[in-house]
Amino acid sequence: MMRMRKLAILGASGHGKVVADIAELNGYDVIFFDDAFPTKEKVEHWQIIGCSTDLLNSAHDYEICIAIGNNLIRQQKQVQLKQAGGRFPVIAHPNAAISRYAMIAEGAVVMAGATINAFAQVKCGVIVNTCAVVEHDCMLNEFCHISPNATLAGGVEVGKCAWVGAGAVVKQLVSVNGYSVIGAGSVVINDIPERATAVGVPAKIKEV
Ligand SMILES: CC(=O)SCCNC(=O)CCNC(=O)[C@H](O)C(C)(C)COP(=O)(O)OP(=O)(O)OC[C@H]1O[C@@H](n2cnc3c(N)ncnc32)[C@H](O)[C@@H]1OP(=O)(O)O
Repeated sequence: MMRMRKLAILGASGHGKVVADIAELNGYDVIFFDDAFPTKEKVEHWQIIGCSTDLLNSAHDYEICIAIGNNLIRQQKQVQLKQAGGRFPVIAHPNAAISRYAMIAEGAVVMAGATINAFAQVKCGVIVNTCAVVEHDCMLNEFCHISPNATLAGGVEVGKCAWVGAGAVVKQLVSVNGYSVIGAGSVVINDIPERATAVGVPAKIKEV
């Protein structure tokens, strides 16, 4: 009998549950780690078997996915666990449409219905959430998050740890720079500087 691969998911959140579902569809046996352990020992029917320190001490034993929505924390945990010997597969829903010419790096997750078109590059730890569209030649830098139903037109660049909100649209060739946030439903037609929050149609920088 073929042995199932074990995926350790760090973060027993809603996002973690979606990752678990997709991992199982890809043939993984799933277990969770969360810092609420031992107070919390289960998420739905899945077992939580330790906290992030426990995972750090057993990083060699599993393939790992960091299911933490906060981009900075996801980055910090992935870097730590990688130094401890962790391996981070790409977790992609079977119903995501990923071009054979797209590049997807370790630790990235791609949810159901997402499209990643030819020559897009998705760097490590990126989340391409449900039904997001990442058009040709986009560049998604490390640990950014493209929320459900967001649309990035051709050649868009999203900076490290940036967050594009649900249903937002980014015009072709525009850059959303590192650590910035695009509000849900916004339409971005000009470059957004680092660490800015932009909301509305068209998106304007907002002090929040
Ligand atoms: C599977 C998943 O669930 S993935 C998660 C998907 N979630 C999202 O996409 C959410 C994205 N987040 C947002 O859109 C948030 O509203 C943010 C980050 C832009 C701002 O959040 P906060 O910092 O809490 O700001 P807050 O709610 O206080 O609003 C500040 C101002 O911005 C406005 N604003 C906030 N979000 C938006 C938006 N998306 N579009 C237009 N205006 C907005 C508010 O009306 C308010 O305006 P005012 O100062 O004139 O009253």
